[in-house]
Amino acid sequence: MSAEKRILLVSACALVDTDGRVLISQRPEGKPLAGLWEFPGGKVEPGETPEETLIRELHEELGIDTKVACLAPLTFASHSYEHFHLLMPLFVCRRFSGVPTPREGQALKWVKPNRLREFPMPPADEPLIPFLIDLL
Ligand SMILES: Nc1nc2c([nH]c(=O)n2[C@H]2C[C@H](O)[C@@H](COP(=O)(O)OP(=O)(O)OP(=O)(O)O)O2)c(=O)[nH]1
Repeated sequence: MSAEKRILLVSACALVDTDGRVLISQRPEGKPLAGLWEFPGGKVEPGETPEETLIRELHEELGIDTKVACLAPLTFASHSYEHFHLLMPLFVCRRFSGVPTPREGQALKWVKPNRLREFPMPPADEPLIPFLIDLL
């Protein structure tokens, strides 16, 4: 029964550049959902707020730094996968220091929101795209 699935809290971020493009990252081989394009982020660890998770993950995955005041909540994904139910707040971040660089072997792309559908994304992400199109 779906009620027995645990909720997995993952925090994700749409980094936006000065041309209104959003950064997506390709999940590496060997991971679940490999090859799909996603928003940078990761699981919220015990004791972390979703904002703290993003600050940590953006540094670890992309080598950039930001702060809580630069993370604006936009919307969230709520999606049932086979073994868990994903709850994923999506923040928007326009202010960060450093140049996003793949630190975990992942491919990165800056994409206009109205072109995001050209890149296969996890099913949880598809309903998020219209929010980015409206915003940007
Ligand atoms: N970061 C991120 N994760 C997403 C998105 N969409 C989506 O369904 N997910 C899922 C994939 C994973 O099941 C989970 C994120 O977990 P993660 O990236 O921290 O962990 P992972 O599966 O790569 O495994 P690990 O690194 O913890 O070992 O959320 C998205 O846009 N960004």
